[in-house]
Amino acid sequence: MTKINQNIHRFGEEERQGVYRAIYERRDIRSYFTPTPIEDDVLARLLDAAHHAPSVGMMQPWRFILIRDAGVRQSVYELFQQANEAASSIYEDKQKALYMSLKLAGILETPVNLCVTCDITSQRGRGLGRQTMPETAIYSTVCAIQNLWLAARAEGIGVGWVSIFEPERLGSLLGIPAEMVLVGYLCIGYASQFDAQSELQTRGWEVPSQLPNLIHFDRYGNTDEKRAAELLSALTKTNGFQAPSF
Ligand SMILES: Cc1cc2c(cc1C)N(C[C@H](O)[C@H](O)[C@H](O)COP(=O)(O)O)c1[nH]c(=O)[nH]c(=O)c1N2
Repeated sequence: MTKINQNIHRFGEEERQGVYRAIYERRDIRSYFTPTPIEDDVLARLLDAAHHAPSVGMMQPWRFILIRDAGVRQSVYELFQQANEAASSIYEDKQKALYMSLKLAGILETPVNLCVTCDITSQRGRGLGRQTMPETAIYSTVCAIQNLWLAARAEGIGVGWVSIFEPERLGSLLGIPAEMVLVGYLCIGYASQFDAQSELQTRGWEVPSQLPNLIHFDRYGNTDEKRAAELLSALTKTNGFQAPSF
């Protein structure tokens, strides 16, 4: 019997660690943007990384609106402020004060904003994989965003995803046709710092959940913290990179 070398397609050690490093050290950046312009070749790499995402039936439904114009960004910022004011109204007392003190967008500070939309009307892929789950078009677009986010981290560029908008108002401001889905609004710029943990954790807004509690064995509901912890105990050994504790 021929013995298959299971490591034959594995990346070299440094490359492999680079992939995990991008994953673990990616952050949602809000406070650390610098105004340094992003060179066209770097921006091209980020967009092309997004364009290499998996997509249902090879639909590639992502459409990008690249926004650099200061006037457009100012109008977007005003929509954010209005939505953020409304969002804060569900919180009270200390929680409201904390919410109001959070920095939740870098629309004006970043040299590039990118609105990522999904053309759910596209016939590309001829419906493969989408007949019972049409929402997979949107999932594909999110995969593109994640690709861009990780590539940006490798380039030293921060990305902040802003979803505090009334989508219809943002859509009409940016001329997005009604049949398209607005998926994400990204603020993109070189970052002066990438923290070891999420800013929301540092600011006391939320704590990360523990992976062992999120693994179900064979059927939903069948969690087994001990078994999951055992499985994950090899984590640092196998990826060769010191993962954060969640
Ligand atoms: C779909 C979606 C939408 C948003 C976000 C993310 C995603 C995936 N995040 C960023 C979010 O707060 C952040 O990812 C978590 O706090 C975890 O932090 P790190 O990304 O690990 O730094 C985010 N952050 C923010 O400041 N304002 C926002 O409107 C949003 N919206």
